Amino acid sequence: MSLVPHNVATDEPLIRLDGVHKQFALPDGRRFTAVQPLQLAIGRGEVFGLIGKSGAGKSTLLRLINLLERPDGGRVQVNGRDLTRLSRRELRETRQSIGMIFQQFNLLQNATVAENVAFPLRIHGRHSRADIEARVKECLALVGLADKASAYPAQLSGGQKQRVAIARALAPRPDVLLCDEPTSALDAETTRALLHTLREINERLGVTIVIVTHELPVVQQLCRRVAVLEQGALVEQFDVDQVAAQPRHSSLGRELAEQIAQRPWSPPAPAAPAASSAGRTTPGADAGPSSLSTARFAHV
Ligand SMILES: Nc1ncnc2c1ncn2[C@@H]1O[C@H](COP(=O)(O)OP(=O)(O)OP(=O)(O)O)[C@@H](O)[C@H]1O
Repeated sequence: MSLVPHNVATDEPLIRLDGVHKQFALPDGRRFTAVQPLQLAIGRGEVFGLIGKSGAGKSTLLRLINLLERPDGGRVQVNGRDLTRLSRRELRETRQSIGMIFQQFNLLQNATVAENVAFPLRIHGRHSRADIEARVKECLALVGLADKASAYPAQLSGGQKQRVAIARALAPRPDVLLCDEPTSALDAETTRALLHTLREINERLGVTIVIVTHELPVVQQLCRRVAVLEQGALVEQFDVDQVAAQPRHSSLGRELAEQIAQRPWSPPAPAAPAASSAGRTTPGADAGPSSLSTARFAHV
């Protein structure tokens, strides 16, 4: 499903935040600024990373994009529509085009894998049973879990659970996938395989990815562009392959440039033959340099 209105030029950013800001109330009655007024534009088909120290406001900023957090002011535009002006029904409709995955997967524990993936289609209520079945199958195949449709989340590994979450997020055919530290709970090998899958989803389906991360491999393997947040402010943005091209004014930007210089990453070898049912679910995903780890930024 695409919600691109006909009057929106395709070179318009898919996501545009204008003067968006957010405070939270503290228990003592004071207010805490989690996100300071900022501008952000993310193009169609981009893989965009949000990085910053703990508490910098990354998750809050991500959640402002689909209005899981409502901004105190400013505009949140996705596909040319200002989400802050939509009715509840319109917002529900528009959210079909914005998928989201979380660090802790957030699966329905008492539902099978297939039921989890079908869930966003069922609650939307506009899909026939046959359509739902076909989409569940398609999405599970996409993440390499075609043979796990009848399993329950408790029977899956962490990486497989996150794949189910990805399949569920993709079921409504979103234009954007918001990812809140999707690999933080996973080991290095599983992280690498999952990043490979996310990259394929971006390249094959053209889904725009916005990802909050603390991990260098996520930035190196996946992101084309990153924004650095400090105390709720967006302090700089750059293309990852240009990180060392000019002096960085954030400590994280400098650290990223150093780390990338020390650990250059090259893409994995071409896809190996098909996956087994045991959880190595993405063809070729385990190929690649053994030096890759889930290294975190030192100052985060
Ligand atoms: N619902 C809330 N109520 C009060 N304060 C909040 C709320 N949500 C977030 N905060 C505060 O806002 C700040 C930014 O939080 P956020 O989770 O966006 O940071 P983050 O950069 O994602 O951090 P981390 O990397 O540790 O997850 C933090 O100081 C956090 O404690």
